[in-house]
This record gives sequence, C-alpha cells and structure tokens, in this order.
Amino acid sequence: MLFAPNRFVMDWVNEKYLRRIEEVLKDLNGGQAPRVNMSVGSAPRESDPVKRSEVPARANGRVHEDAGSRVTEEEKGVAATVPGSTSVRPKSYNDRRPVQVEGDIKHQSFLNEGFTFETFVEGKSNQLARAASMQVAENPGGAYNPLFLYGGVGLGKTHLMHAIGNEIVARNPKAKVAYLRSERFVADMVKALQLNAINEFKRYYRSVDALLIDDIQFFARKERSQEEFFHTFNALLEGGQQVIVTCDRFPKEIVDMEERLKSRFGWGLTVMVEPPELETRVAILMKKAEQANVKLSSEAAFFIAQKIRSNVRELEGALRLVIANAHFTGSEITPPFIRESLKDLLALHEKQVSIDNIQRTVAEYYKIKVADLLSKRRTRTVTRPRQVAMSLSKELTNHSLPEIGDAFGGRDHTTVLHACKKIVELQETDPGIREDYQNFMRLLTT
Ligand SMILES: Nc1ncnc2c1ncn2[C@@H]1O[C@H](COP(=O)(O)OP(=O)(O)OP(=O)(O)O)[C@@H](O)[C@H]1O
Repeated sequence: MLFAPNRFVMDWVNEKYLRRIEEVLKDLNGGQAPRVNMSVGSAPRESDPVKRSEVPARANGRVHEDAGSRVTEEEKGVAATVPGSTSVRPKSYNDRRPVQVEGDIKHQSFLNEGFTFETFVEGKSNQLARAASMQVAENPGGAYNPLFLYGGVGLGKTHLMHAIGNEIVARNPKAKVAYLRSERFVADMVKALQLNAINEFKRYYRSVDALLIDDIQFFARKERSQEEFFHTFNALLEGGQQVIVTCDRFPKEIVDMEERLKSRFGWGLTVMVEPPELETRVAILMKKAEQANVKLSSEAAFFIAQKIRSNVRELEGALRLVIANAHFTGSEITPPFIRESLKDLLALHEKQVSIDNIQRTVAEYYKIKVADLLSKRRTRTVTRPRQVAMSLSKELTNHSLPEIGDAFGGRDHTTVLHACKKIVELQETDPGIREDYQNFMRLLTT
C-alpha cells in the first residue's frame, strides 16, 4: 500500500509514476507483478488539535464568532504604513488591472496580467505547484481548497497565485477575485474597526469567489487579524469559494500563528515551490529575454544561470542589468560581457556562505571539532551546536534539506527539519541560543 498526503499527489503519482513503480517492483520481485494500492492518508498527528468537524457552526446564516482578541499595537502599525489604494507590493508590477471589487472597503485589488501560466516556465522544482495551481484555476472551490503554496523568496509563488486568478477571470469574467498581501488585510481590518465598518469588511471579504492572500507569514503576532481571517476562511470554505494562500514556510513552521489556523491551512492542498535547477533557470532566462525582445544565446543564458542560483527574482534582476548594459554600450551579450556587467553582483555571490564555512565557524565558536558535528555523537555539547549549524545552513545557503543532511554525516532530511524547528523554538525561549544565533548571523554574513 502506498500512502499519499492528499488526493492530488495520489492522482499525480497514479497517472505519472504508478506504471513505472509497478515495473520496478516486478523486476525486484523476480518477474512477478505485485498489486500496488494507493490511498490518501498518514498516521494522525496528536499535534493537530482541530478537526474539520470543528468549523464554527452557522446560526441563521451567520458564522458564530468569539468576542475576540483586540487589535495589537503591531496591527495598528501595519495599518499606518500600508498605503490606501496604491500598490501594496514593493515589487514593480508593470501591468495592473483592477479586479471587480465591491463593498464599502474601498481598496483596490490587483492581478498582474503578466503573471499567467503561459509566462510561467515549468521545471522539476515547480512542476507539482504549477499543476496544482492549474487544477485550482480550472475548478475553483473544488477539491483543493485551500491551496497553500509555500517556498523561499522569489521562487514564483506570487506569479502562480496571479496566474490562477487571471485564469479564473478568463474562464469566468464575472468571477470576483481578490488578491492582496496579508498586510493589506490587516490594514483594512484595522481601518474597518476604526470606522465602525467591520461588518462591511466581513461582507466584502466573504463575497468573493476567490480570495488570494500573499505572504501569510506576516499575520504572525497579529492576533485580531488571525482571528478575523480564520472566520473569513471558514465562511469561504463553507460557501465553496476558493482560498489561496502563499507563505515562505510550511504551515506548521509558521511562528506566532494560532494552531487552529495553521491546521486549517493543511485541509486542502499544500505544495512547495522549490529553487529552480540549472535547466529551468536557463529556460526562465530565455523566456524573459524573449519577452523583452532581446536575443540571448544559450551560452549566455547558461553563463548567467550558473552564476546566479539563489532565486528567480535575482536571476531576472541580473538579466535586466545585462540587457541595460548591452543597450547602453551597443555590445553583444557574451560571457565576458556578462562577467563585466555583473561583477559587483558576482563578487557578492562568491562571498556566499557555504555549509563548510558554517561548520567551521560553529565548531570554533563552541570549541568542538568539525568532525564532532558530523559524527553520530549525541551528547548535549555536540547536538545543540550541530542543530545550530544545520539551521544556519538552511537559512544561509540554498541547499535542500537532504543536501544539508548529507553534509552532516549523512543524516536524514527529517533530522535537519527537526533541528531547524528546535532552533526557532529555542530562540524564543533561550536567550543564550538567541544571542549565539545572532552572533553567527553577524560572523557569517558580514
Ligand atoms: N517559473 C517561473 N517562470 C517565469 N518567471 C518566474 C518563475 N518563477 C518566478 N518567476 C519570476 O520571478 C519573479 C519573482 O517571483 P514571485 O514574486 O512570484 O516570487 P515569490 O515566490 O512570490 O517571492 P516572495 O516570497 O518574495 O513574495 C517574478 O517576476 C516572477 O515572474
């Protein structure tokens, strides 16, 4: 029996890999084909305190809500800094068009017309996320609700989110799609409370066909917003309206977020967007150059893609710089020209932290040997520094969890994940570890 975490993954594996899995098993089984059954499921976790059946009951069409927590100082701060109706996203969006917005909460909600499935380059790192997004766009409010997209910065989560919104509107021009960053939600809520218009706020957010909330991690510590979003979320899900959320981390890893909210994020489909591998980076560069009407040889694209590995936003930035330089100087875009154009950026990247460097710095700081960090020893004097080093490796390098596990004496990726969580927790509760960690960040990045 094979278990999949959700129906989407089960269908995906069924369609793409089941035959191959069966063939391999047949080979391993001396030519006899075993029957492979697939099912959705995993062992229930005790840490999930909220069950789906605990959705607040609706009385007379209204969602029951607690009197609730008060707006925190932090929430008031957000309300003061998020501007009224202009861009709430600090990125440059060239194409903006308003999406139908109604109600008394007068802000604008934008979808970037350039962020579509056509302009999104598919690769191994984002294949699953793209396919899931497409499914949601084709069937909003269906099986994958909410859709939770997570991953590091600049990897295309917002692009996919807009692509879904654009596709929903393309298929049904009457669909009401609201896209906003989570700060916008906080700011609107605070404004609504101040203006005694919280009912309008609720009505508006609950009236949409699809609610797209970007970078949900900013809800951390904003208790009243979390509560309001929790109820909006429930109302939308109950009404069969689609909710899409992006975040920089897996739901359970979001700090200072209510458990019941985190648990609900996992009800639909949770998919990771990973950093693109070389081939995808090259394909993205070629596509972006084509969009800019610039001829880019594959040699030049490979050169840039090999040098810039962090994320797609940086990759785009580097390409823009090269194109601008070529334009001003009338030069051809060749590897030596690229090297010259990007010399400052490349110098910065060459200084980038390696796992090796982290291990040496941590070992020296705690006066232990690097070999201890890689060993199987489990005494406290070694395990804590090892967890710190693993967590720093995750935070400061682009290596995946399995790669980090390998670099620490061939440990499993779950051990690395556990270490990262532990260190996040300890930084909250143990001032010593917090100080150590801050020292490492300074030592390694300046
Ligand atoms: N696979 C891709 N194909 C084409 N463009 C991409 C792809 N992935 C990312 N991009 C581009 O990279 C830029 C950054 O992407 P985006 O804003 O979606 O990242 P993000 O994951 O939402 O980051 P953040 O967490 O910082 O909000 C955008 O211009 C987007 O179009």
